[in-house]
Amino acid sequence: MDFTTWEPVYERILDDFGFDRAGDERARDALADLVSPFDRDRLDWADATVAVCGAAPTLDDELDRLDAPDVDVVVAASTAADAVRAAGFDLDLMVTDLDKNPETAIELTESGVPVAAHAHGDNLPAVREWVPRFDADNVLGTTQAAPVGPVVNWGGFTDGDRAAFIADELGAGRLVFVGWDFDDPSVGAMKAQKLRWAERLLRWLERRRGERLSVLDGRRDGIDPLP
Ligand SMILES: Nc1ncnc2c1ncn2[C@@H]1O[C@H](COP(=O)(O)OP(=O)(O)OP(=O)(O)O)[C@@H](O)[C@H]1O
Ligand SMILES: Nc1nc2c(c(=O)[nH]1)N=C(CO)CN2
Repeated sequence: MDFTTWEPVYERILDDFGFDRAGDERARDALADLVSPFDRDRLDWADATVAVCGAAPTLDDELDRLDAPDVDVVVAASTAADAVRAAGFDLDLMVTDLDKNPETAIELTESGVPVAAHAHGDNLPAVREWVPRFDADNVLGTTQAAPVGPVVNWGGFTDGDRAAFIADELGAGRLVFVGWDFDDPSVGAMKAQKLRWAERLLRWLERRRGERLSVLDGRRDGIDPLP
């Protein structure tokens, strides 16, 4: 997805949360100084079935779905990466805004697994603290503001939906979702609001892809559509 398509949606997100665009841009610029261009041809996911792992409490019980023979690529958002690895599955990409398990991201980059590290207005200290500790060859810098230099914006807001947008950008043929619960009663108000946006963004993504994402089955009528 290009920024022109993303920007009107981004503006609605900023408005809904009261986030400051200039803060996102400052964090993006700091990240741009710390990362190098990522060779996207390393992630040749054309026509692949990509499993996008979220960190809902249901994740552990669903991990056996990664054994399905048609799953070609496994992407994990934030702490989902730990559960996937603990269950013995290989990861192809971790997507994170560095707020929970940055040590996992260090280990992954050091072992050659790429990490999409996201900068936004509320994680600038984490960007400065952790990104320099990653193996620079294996970091894809991401922003939700306009892309600059080596930092890309392929769409997405929470780590999990951003993982799906990244897979889409890389040509994934099919997206399957493991460890997602939009109605998780254990989350606080801010996380619930973020999950509503994740759901909305995935609905937008499925319409653009012409795909029915089963994670949205039974929910579509209640989702406020994006353009
Ligand atoms: N019930 C759920 N609780 C938490 N995350 C969920 C849930 N369902 C899906 N997800 C997805 O899993 C991702 C990883 O969640 P986790 O709580 O580990 O990370 P996080 O760093 O707090 O995520 P974010 O910063 O994007 O809010 C979320 O970004 C979200 O997209
Ligand atoms: N400015 C800002 N941007 C974000 C934030 C956040 O808390 N602040 N959280 C995100 C996913 O949790 C993604 N983007």
